[in-house]
Amino acid sequence: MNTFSLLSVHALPVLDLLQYQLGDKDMTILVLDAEGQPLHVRGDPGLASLGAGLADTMRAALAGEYPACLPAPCAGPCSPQCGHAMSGGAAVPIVDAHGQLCGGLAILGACASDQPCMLALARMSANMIERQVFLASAPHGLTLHFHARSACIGTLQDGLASCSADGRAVMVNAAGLAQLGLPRAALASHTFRSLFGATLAELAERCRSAAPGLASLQLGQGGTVHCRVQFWDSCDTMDRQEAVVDRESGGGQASPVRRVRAGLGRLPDLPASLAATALGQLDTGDGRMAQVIAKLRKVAGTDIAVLITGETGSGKEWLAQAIHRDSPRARQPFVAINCASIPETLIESELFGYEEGAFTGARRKGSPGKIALANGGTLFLDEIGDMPLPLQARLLRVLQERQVTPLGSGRSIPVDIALVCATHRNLREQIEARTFREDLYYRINGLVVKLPALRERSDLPALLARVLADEGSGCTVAPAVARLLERHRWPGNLRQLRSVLRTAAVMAGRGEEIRLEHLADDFMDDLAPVGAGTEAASNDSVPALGLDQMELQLIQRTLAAHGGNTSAAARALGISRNTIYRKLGMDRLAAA
Ligand SMILES: Nc1ncnc2c1ncn2[C@@H]1O[C@H](COP(=O)(O)OP(=O)(O)OP(=O)(O)O)[C@@H](O)[C@H]1O
Repeated sequence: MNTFSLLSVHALPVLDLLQYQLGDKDMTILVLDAEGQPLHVRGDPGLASLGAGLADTMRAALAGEYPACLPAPCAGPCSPQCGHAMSGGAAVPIVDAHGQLCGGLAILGACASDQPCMLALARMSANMIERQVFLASAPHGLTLHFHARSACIGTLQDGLASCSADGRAVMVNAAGLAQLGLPRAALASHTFRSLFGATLAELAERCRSAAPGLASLQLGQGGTVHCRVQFWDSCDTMDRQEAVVDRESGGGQASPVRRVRAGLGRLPDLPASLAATALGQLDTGDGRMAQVIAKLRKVAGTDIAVLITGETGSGKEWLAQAIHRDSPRARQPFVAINCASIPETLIESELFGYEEGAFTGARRKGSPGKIALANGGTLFLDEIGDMPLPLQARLLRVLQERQVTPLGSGRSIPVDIALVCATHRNLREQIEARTFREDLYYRINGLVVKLPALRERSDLPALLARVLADEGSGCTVAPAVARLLERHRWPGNLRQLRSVLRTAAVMAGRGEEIRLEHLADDFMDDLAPVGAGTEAASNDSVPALGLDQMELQLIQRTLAAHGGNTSAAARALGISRNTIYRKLGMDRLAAA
């Protein structure tokens, strides 16, 4: 899900709270995007047009020119009793997980005497939204809530840090940076360990053996903080499951870190470079991709449902986001649901919503459900092939009738959505096996596009440049490494490519060339069997000396015995990994 959609979705509950706090005060609340376009308006819709003029105020506020007070939308005494002029309100910026302006929140129509209070309310609300956007954008590893005082954990004051499963890419929110005493720019040169003085495995271990709930960490910069740890279990930004690491949840011998999807990450959103003509930006020179994009352009703005197929990590969600961004619905929400990651028991209420008290544990005010949240915009159903059969029938009804009935409600809500679905499964086979409804299939497959796997694409050099540019590392790839990457099978596709490059860029250092030694060990291990096979084949045609052959065979057998893990094989043979690569010709492969 992109930042725009995240902001739109996560602002809603905060808006409810703010409206409740303002009570019967006659004020208007605006949630704006970074250009000042209104995403949500509570109060006088006529004031929504003021949003555009507030974008500069938000930028100025972000540059440190607080307080950001606004000129009044209407002049005159606010009430005969008060006599104060209606002199304004408060507008504050909202930043994304990287500290970039992504929107703003404005309270308009305040009486002059209320202004300080409005500013405080606006700031607190913006802070709540920012935290939700941060958590929803967190990379695929773990998220820490930390503070020097344990009582502050779980409040708006605690610092948030999130990092990739290998602990190398770290994101920290403003409150966290203040506690670490670091400027945002310094983050790029840190790993989880250098910031928090422990590796992820050590942290997991410490959490298991510490008192339930909180662990403590010695900061790399000095000082101690208490922390609570969250792990990602699913890859859907909206459906993460929290697991407080403690004795209970640590569960047996399995390290919680192992539950993190190792090495493969999901970017929080489409980078700014893809924002303008999003579909065009995905066309980086591969013929098959160009055809996909040309087809999608033809259906842009129509009601034709799009079904995207392709291997995991091949960019299905990014493509769905791009379809949305290039559609007339771009300013409306993009709501993504991963049908595979929501427990079957929750998927119905998540999708269709529920009425107050519809079931035990239902939120007091009920929930509109994600289909209704997508109203006016695009609903992206990822892994549609994993949707349980009974729910397929309900979804079909929604798509036919264009209205949704929340659980426990007799009231239907009309919905106007563009539908994009994705799957890595073969839905026709599923229809044969009676695990997918044929009638639903024909509803969702208005246009079917297949994304090529990364190993089939001819534009790897352009993708390398694009990903490194997006990552902002200023790194380049040495020709030998580029050749090696061209030969890899990339089971994790673009997601794996990004993860490999992100780690390698940190290893190489800002602005440096990525060389072989900067690639992660586990990635090199994955490469080894391919290289071994290639070399073995070439050895058939170029007879080697007997001793060399025996050595080669020994290495290959040891590698096979260790499941292709070069580090383990090197340990068993008492030689270095580099020697293995050299003997197997991996170094020549890279230099070829
Ligand atoms: N065109 C692209 N250019 C560069 N990187 C991309 C591109 N498309 C996707 N990626 C990278 O790959 C990651 C995975 O993309 P995405 O989530 O769209 O894949 P997916 O096919 O939906 O995966 P899954 O099937 O596992 O849900 C993204 O977070 C991003 O890092």
